[in-house]
Amino acid sequence: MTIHDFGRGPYPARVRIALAELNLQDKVRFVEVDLRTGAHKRPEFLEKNYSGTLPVLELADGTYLAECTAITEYLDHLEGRPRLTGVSARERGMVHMTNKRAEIELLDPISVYFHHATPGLGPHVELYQNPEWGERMRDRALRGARYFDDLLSTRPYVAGETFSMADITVVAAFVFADIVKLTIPLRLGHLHAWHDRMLARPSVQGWRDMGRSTG
Ligand SMILES: N[C@@H](CCC(=O)N[C@@H](CS(=O)(=O)O)C(=O)NCC(=O)O)C(=O)O
Repeated sequence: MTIHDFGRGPYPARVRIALAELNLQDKVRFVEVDLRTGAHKRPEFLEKNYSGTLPVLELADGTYLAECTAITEYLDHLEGRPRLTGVSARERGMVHMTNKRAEIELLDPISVYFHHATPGLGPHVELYQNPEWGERMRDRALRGARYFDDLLSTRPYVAGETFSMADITVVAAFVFADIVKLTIPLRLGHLHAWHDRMLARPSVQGWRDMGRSTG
């Protein structure tokens, strides 16, 4: 399998962490797509992913899978025993609800803030910016952080009793928050305690180095 990604990106981090959690990192090779040049918006890349975003998983049969959640679902079911997306119907429902909420209430708003209220990837990529909208999304992300802090006051992981794809998505939100220098308020003690536990996971410690040739 081939992963087209930007090695330091928050969304690519979601798939890289999932690969490490599933011990699949040796089954993939990485092809770097430099967002800063706008390569992801050129026709030859849009053929891989209509949405022009990273990462994209390319299968041996030529199939292109985009969208971090879809890629994680695929990887999690490769060996027939899912560990990141839930097993029972209830677990799967909880993981997907929490993962989607992590996207729409936290990670995606931070991304919108990056693209609209900061220089983002530069004027050659950010063809339209609305700083007010970006600021509103930053505020939405801060409300989302409070939501997850409250959630984590009653459970060890965001979707329940076990680590899941949804935790990975919230970790990616912290990665993006760091990039845009958005402070997650320290008073959100449950969220920060959870994040400290996530940072202790080898998959979270090592995602940036994945795919780097050791030779
Ligand atoms: N919904 C998509 C979003 C992916 C996404 O936004 N990826 C970023 C990569 S990174 O910023 O996290 O490195 C991107 O392609 N951004 C480029 C752009 O939006 O122009 C997913 O879940 O895969």
